[in-house]
Amino acid sequence: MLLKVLTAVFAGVLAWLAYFVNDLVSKRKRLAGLPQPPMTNLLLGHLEIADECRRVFPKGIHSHAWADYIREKWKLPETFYVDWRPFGPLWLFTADPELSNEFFTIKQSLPKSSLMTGYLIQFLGKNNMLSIEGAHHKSLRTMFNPGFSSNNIMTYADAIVEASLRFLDVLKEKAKTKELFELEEYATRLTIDIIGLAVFDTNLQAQTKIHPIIRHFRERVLMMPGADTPFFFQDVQPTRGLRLWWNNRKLNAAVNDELNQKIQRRAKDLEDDARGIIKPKKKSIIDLALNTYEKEMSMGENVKSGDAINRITDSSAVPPQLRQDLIDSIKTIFFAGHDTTSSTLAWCYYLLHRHPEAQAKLTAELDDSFPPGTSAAARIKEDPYIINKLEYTTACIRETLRIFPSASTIRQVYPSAAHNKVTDPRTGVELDLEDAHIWPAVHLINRNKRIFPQPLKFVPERFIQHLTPFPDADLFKPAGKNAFQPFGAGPRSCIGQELAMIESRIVLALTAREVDFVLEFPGEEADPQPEIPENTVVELGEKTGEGTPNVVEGHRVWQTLKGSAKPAGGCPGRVYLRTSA
Ligand code: HEM
Repeated sequence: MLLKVLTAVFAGVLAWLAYFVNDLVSKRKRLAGLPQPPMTNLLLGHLEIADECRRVFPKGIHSHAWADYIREKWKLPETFYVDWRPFGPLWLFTADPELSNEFFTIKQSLPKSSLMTGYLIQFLGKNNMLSIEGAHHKSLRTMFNPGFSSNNIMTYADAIVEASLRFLDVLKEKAKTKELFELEEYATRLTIDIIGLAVFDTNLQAQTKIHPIIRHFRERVLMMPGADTPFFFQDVQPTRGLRLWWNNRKLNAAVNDELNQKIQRRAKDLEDDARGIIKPKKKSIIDLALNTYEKEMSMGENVKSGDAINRITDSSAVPPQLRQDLIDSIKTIFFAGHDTTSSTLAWCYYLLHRHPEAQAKLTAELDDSFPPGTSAAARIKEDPYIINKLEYTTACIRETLRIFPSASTIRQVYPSAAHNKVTDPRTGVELDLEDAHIWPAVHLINRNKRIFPQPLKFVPERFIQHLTPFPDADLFKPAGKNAFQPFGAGPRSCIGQELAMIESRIVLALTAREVDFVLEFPGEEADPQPEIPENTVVELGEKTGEGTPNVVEGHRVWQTLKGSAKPAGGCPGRVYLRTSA
């Protein structure tokens, strides 16, 4: 009897295996002739390539860096497949922003990939703006858009100036003590301060203490599956679910607490308004989101025109669905907004030190707008729009975002979709989207030489048409329209991009002339400046077999994925006062 059962089980397993292998091989055959690196074994797919990338790149590097290596090494066109099934996804990478804009993100905006949404829902909750789709996303976006408008963010310029000055004090203190520290950590505290001001109109004092929201968030990041391990089986932890659940309770409670305090302050403001007490125009993102919500409700079916808008003046009056939307949105805004901007700032200081010629031009521009002996802080408070005139400073930030992008989107065609094929207008090849996770990786697009010649070089002028050394680049042609998209593109583009750019400009305007950040990893020589290679194939190919490499694209500090793409090691170093400061 036992033998019969075992034989039946064995036969079942064999039949399943045969079906599985046959299905996998026929799926791979369907992609035959489409652009992809060579596949020596239909069963293994491109796993050999994953193994090569794992060996040649430093451990923990963000896998978006692999895509450009693969494209260069196998001389692939701008859009290509990499098949890691069954241990990973079938990728469709594209370095072509036009194709992406047409079919994936702007003209047609495909749903987010389950690879992203699975992670984000676990991390931020099911109502998070980054992963929800359809009407729910539209209504959240409508609710939050007013708070993120450029005009509204500008009303926060004085508070951003104050936060930046506190950050400058921190850096000056570090310069005094000559301490070796992680720049990203302090830049993150600054950006949290700024988000707290914009979202709640409150000073979270993140630069001097750890707010509970941030403490729980940090614990949560560490509990999440390591996004730097491309295959699920590399990071299995049986108690993770329970720990995440417990942490979520604490995180939600901390967010809820701030939200309730904000609603009480808002109730007082509404009361003052009603009594005609004039206040400054500043409105927090939550104020404006609630205004939009109340307005929409006042236009509901059962409401007669002329009825007064029903205001939420007590936290107990927040409907449960609205509360959940607000909590998950606040978590999303904190998550999406703090370390993306802080990493960008950290890299910008690092790159400016490595490129004294760029630093000199930036200093000249700042001296011009804020002559030495005058107070840049006072001038920005008086006329915040002055920072929009900082052309070179803006170009430095954009060039930093080009070389070290912090985020990008991944899309997917669901099995129910009517169309799962698109023709690549550049090559005429019909691309099969079924099963594919479509990754218009910003990192890859930003290394497309047609648009960004000499892509590994830091050349801020490339973004200024009258100064660019690459006037023939596609960036300035119709083909390059919307080619630079560090904030994504289309209806799912970054809601916080104005805030990110405005705060980065203000922070640099107030600090870049004062301090010089020099990269230094503990126990290593300070200020490593490896040669910038032509590409990673040249750079890493030469190093294969010499132990773990620790330099990528000529940078000792490379990108690792911890929620977003962050500087490995936290961008450690020391800060020095500039001689003129
Ligand atoms: C340098 C800084 C930043 C970069 C590079 C960046 C990048 C991005 C990118 C690429 C996306 C699209 C993601 C996708 O399609 O899956 C995105 C979405 C988003 N970002 Fe940012 N971001 C930055 C700063 C901010 C800030 C400061 C905030 C808010 C305070 C923010 C909030 C969001 C939100 C809520 C979304 C989701 C929008 C939606 O799906 O409707 N980001 N960001």
